[in-house]
Amino acid sequence: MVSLQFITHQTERYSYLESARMALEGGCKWIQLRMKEAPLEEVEAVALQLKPLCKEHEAILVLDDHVELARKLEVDGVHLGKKDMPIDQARQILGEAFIIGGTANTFEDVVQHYRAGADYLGIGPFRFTTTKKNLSPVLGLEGYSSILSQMKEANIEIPVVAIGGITYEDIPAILHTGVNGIALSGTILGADNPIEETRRILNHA
Ligand SMILES: Cc1ncc(COP(=O)(O)OP(=O)(O)O)c(N)n1
Ligand SMILES: Cc1ncsc1CCOP(=O)(O)O
Ligand SMILES: [Mg+2]
Repeated sequence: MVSLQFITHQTERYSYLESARMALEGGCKWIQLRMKEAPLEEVEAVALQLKPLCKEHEAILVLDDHVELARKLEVDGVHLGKKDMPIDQARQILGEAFIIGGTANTFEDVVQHYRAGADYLGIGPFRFTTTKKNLSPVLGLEGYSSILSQMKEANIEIPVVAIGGITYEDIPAILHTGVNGIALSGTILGADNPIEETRRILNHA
């Protein structure tokens, strides 16, 4: 089964919570609550509803950006990028029991997050996507192959998920570069039936 992290998103059809609920119903075991433009109280309100749902489905819940809220609500972890709290600082606050993910676009980012004690990396974007503003340079398959081979050479072992504009058809080639999993939003939410699409992705050879 493909290791899949679903990134929540609000669309014309679905709320953040509904988006996560569909991914969970489709069998996804790892949800990232990402509510980019929302005030903290709103993130908290959705997280409070999502936490028991994730528990029911035996799924991991990480929050995008919000370290203090993750601690307060005792979710499983956080995902942090360049503009967020540094990973070593988040580790001080959260301790070892929380999962901390970091965003990387270059091998230098990987080294930095690895040294800071990240548990996994979201490396991307694979290609252009409208789900995130101010995208870093697109990596394509070559970008992943290059970063992963540099990691191997440097003996850096840390799980990697690929992210950004990934479609169902891209999955085999992306996994072939050596990444451990994928993070998706638009390809699931844009499908006619997001629950079925999640199932289809998870059962990808
Ligand atoms: C799995 C994963 N990878 C990368 C990101 C991007 O995080 P960040 O760079 O902090 O950008 P925002 O998501 O906060 O806009 C992610 N969220 N998840
Ligand atoms: C959060 C994030 N970080 C890099 S691309 C991206 C969005 C991923 O969503 P999609 O699968 O819709 O491109
Ligand atoms: Mg962030």
